Amino acid sequence: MAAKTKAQDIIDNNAVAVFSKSYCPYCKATKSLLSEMGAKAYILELDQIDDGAAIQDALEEMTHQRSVPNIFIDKKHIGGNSELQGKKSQLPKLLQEAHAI
Ligand SMILES: N[C@@H](CCC(=O)N[C@@H](CS)C(=O)NCC(=O)O)C(=O)O
Repeated sequence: MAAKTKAQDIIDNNAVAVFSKSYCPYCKATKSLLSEMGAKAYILELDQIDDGAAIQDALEEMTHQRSVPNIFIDKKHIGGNSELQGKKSQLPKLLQEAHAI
């Protein structure tokens, strides 16, 4: 599957999608926050898959964001870890509406 199609498919079929890298501290903070909130999230570790670089390129094209984590809730682009942490107070509502909790 082409990288862009694969990324879009993951975004479309998961309440929360996080494109991550396993060693990235910002990604760890995002995964911890989502886990603390009890959110069901699809996590793709781009450094652990063959097409990770192609997916990162596709995400950049789609969101104008190259960094990870690249986070989507209810198919909407949230941004990176800073943006997610900045939305902490709105997260329970956002996650409920997305049926992630
Ligand atoms: N402000 C960003 C910082 C994210 C960041 O710097 N991520 C690094 C990895 S730790 C990154 O994407 N580096 C470029 C790359 O891995 O291609 C956030 O809060 O998500």
